[in-house]
Amino acid sequence: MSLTIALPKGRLFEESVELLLKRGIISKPIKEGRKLLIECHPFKFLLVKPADVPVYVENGVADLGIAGYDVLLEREPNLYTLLDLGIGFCRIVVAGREESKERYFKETYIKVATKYPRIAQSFFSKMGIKSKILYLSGSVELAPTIGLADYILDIVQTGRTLKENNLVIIEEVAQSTARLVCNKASYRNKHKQVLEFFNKLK
Ligand SMILES: Nc1ncnc2c1ncn2[C@@H]1O[C@H](COP(=O)(O)OP(=O)(O)OP(=O)(O)O)[C@@H](O)[C@H]1O
Ligand SMILES: O=P(O)(O)OC[C@H]1O[C@H](OP(=O)(O)OP(=O)(O)O)[C@H](O)[C@@H]1O
Repeated sequence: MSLTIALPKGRLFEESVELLLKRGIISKPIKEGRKLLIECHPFKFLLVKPADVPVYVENGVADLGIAGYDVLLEREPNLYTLLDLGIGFCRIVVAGREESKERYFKETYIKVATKYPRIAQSFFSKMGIKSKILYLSGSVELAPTIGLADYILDIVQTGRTLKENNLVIIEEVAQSTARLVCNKASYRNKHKQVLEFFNKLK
């Protein structure tokens, strides 16, 4: 029985392929192009949007997948997380303009722009802060500058995007790395293959 694996296109793709090569799971590189289903015996790789990896795995069209912890926190999919792969490190933070930094800790109601509405909702409700969450699918750092929101909740890696938009980190929400995730039925039905894959990657 072969395994189908959902790989995130974009930022995590190269690091994921490098890891698979380094651990001897594949013997030649997979290229990110327009071909979205790549057969590489005994594996089939699906090249998908990073945020969609859990959808493929949860629904069983992929047995395994590589997904950022940020995506797993946001989607809370019904699957197993088998391994922290230690790649794709970034931080999920609340950021804002320097002059809002002090005010933030006294706020009782804030407007927050984010690509992660569920993480934001749950974070601010735990902090006891009432929030209006504005969902954006990108360029989130623009929001405080133009007055769409007071703060943002987003990912920071190098800090360059924040800096170039005159924003500073106010608070860290979580740290994120990529994880190996597994469909629950595949974990039972293809246990031997899944375990073999897991042992090579670990
Ligand atoms: N600087 C970073 N910005 C965003 N994600 C990062 C960064 N560094 C690591 N990551 C990780 O890489 C994953 C994929 O990021 P990527 O930017 O490729 O996808 P995306 O934000 O869904 O982009 P798009 O919507 O353009 O496909 C994230 O979910 C996160 O886990
Ligand atoms: O700290 P940095 O290294 O600057 O990286 C952080 C930026 O990268 C991501 O955006 P992405 O490049 O995915 O673009 P987007 O705004 O279209 O989501 C993230 O949402 C930040 O905007």
